[in-house]
Amino acid sequence: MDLIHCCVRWPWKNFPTSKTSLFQKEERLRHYNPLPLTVPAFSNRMPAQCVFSRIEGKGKRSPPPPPGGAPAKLAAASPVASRKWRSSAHALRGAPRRAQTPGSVTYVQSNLPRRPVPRSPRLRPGGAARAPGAGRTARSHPGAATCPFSAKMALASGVRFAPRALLRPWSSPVELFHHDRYRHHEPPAPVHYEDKHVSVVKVWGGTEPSRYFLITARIHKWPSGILRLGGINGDDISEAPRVCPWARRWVQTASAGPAAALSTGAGPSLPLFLLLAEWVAVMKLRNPPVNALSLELLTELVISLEKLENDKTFRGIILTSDCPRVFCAGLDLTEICGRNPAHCAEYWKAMQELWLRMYLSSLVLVAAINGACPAGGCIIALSCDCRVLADNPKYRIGLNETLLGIIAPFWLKDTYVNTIGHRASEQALQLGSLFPPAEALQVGLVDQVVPEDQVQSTALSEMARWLAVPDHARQLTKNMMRKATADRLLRQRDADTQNFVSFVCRDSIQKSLQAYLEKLRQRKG
Ligand SMILES: CCCCCCCC/C=C\CC(=O)SCCNC(=O)CCNC(=O)[C@H](O)C(C)(C)COP(=O)(O)OP(=O)(O)OC[C@H]1O[C@@H](n2cnc3c(N)ncnc32)[C@H](O)[C@@H]1OP(=O)(O)O
Repeated sequence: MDLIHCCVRWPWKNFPTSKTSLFQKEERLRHYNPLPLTVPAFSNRMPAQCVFSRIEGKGKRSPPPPPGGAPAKLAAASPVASRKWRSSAHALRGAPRRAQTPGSVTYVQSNLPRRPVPRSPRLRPGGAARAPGAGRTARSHPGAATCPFSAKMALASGVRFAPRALLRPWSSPVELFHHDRYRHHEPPAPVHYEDKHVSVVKVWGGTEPSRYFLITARIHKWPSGILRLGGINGDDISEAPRVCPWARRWVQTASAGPAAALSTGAGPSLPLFLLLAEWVAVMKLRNPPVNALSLELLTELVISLEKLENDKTFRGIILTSDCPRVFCAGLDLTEICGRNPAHCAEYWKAMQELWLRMYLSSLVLVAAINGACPAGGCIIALSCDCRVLADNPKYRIGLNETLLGIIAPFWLKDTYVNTIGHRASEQALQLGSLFPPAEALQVGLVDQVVPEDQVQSTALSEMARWLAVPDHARQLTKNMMRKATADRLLRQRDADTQNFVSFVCRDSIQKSLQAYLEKLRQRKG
């Protein structure tokens, strides 16, 4: 990299200094982006430099100097410049590349030599002009091929969030404030993958306004009119609820025509809003005949969740079943019947892992329960944030462990109690109750009961409702509500595994599990 001339400089006033406020700033930008009001059109003024700073963890804003320190000449000429050189050079080449810890943020700002600003975009017939880089044409943005700050570089340097990393004043009159989820202005590539038992069959953009993500652009020189505002499909976004009020006003003004926009007096510094889609994965379980949680399925689920969680283009997952009439039959009894202790331990650890991942997931998880949902299946559903159950009396839900002669471990019990309360859990757990839809709704096990053909669409609407809440507030609240329960398992994970293994490997338990499986098989016949 030849980004030698670097300095740590934040042109934003009051740039946040603490890790928390950085995080908040990132989240604000993500949801409402109130920043443009305070951000000057700085790229017209800043020198040709690349500003690069790494901020990792609390109290570590100034990283230690790299070996060798700043050049003596620079140090003598200007202690301030020397200090800046040290920290930025360290960031660029001296700093060991550490794994990003939660909350650690790396900011990169590119402000490379400007190229001539092209003329204003052409007015389209009918008066509406389209900003370069806006909407559908984002991929073919004129700067896309020449942008010196590539997504690859961003990734290589561990960038997580890069406001202004993709400014292209040299090629466009529009500056984009960009979240790294939209690296290079490209809409996120739709994910559509199939593993053996888990398929992410659909990546939902939908038509719900909540899918939109607001990014802002600032127009350097007010062109003859940039009026075409839209999502990646060119949809009208002026009614999107997540557009903050002042942005909506602007959109409305701009939509009324250039004259109206200019008459507001805000002309040259008006922001342009681009809304890109947010994505929801519909994840289907497919382990016929009954989606029993085999070790393989558990492993695939954990991997898929991790994939989606790491892909910042996703904000939610709808979990549903690909098997008719069954959402999930719970533990695969063949994984714990007649197996050795080592296998049972491995299996139980996978079960713990899945529960922990789901229960603490930062994504919104909605269970679209389109079939029977006993025992472990119920736990999967309860680990989601919201449950929509199909209205079919055969689709019962609950923890029926006692009927098999086994006992729900404490974390399953806690999940139950957290959902339906202590007394209801006490009763239902002892009796091994499986609730039909109406009762499940009444007791609070599910949030909605709807006709079978409306389960998916209702799940989507629920998702939209959950996604309308700013992620950081929702995530922190979720964490606050669930952490204690999860921590309890995390503290006792090994003991819990040992307990499970010694319990299920008992002869008496093995016999009753065998008998239960036999009963299931005979029932079929
Ligand atoms: C310290 C103490 C630690 C103790 C730890 C305990 C941990 C507890 C945590 C979770 C517990 C569980 O999850 S145990 C599993 C409980 N599950 C059930 O009770 C569900 C049983 N299945 C059913 O009720 C029905 O199969 C169904 C309602 C889900 C679907 O009915 P349907 O009529 O559509 O299908 P069939 O019954 O004909 O079944 C088809 C086929 O699948 C086999 N099957 C069913 N369930 C399971 C299962 N859980 N594991 C393995 N196999 C299962 C069934 O035997 C049939 O097999 P065949 O085709 O071979 O006959």
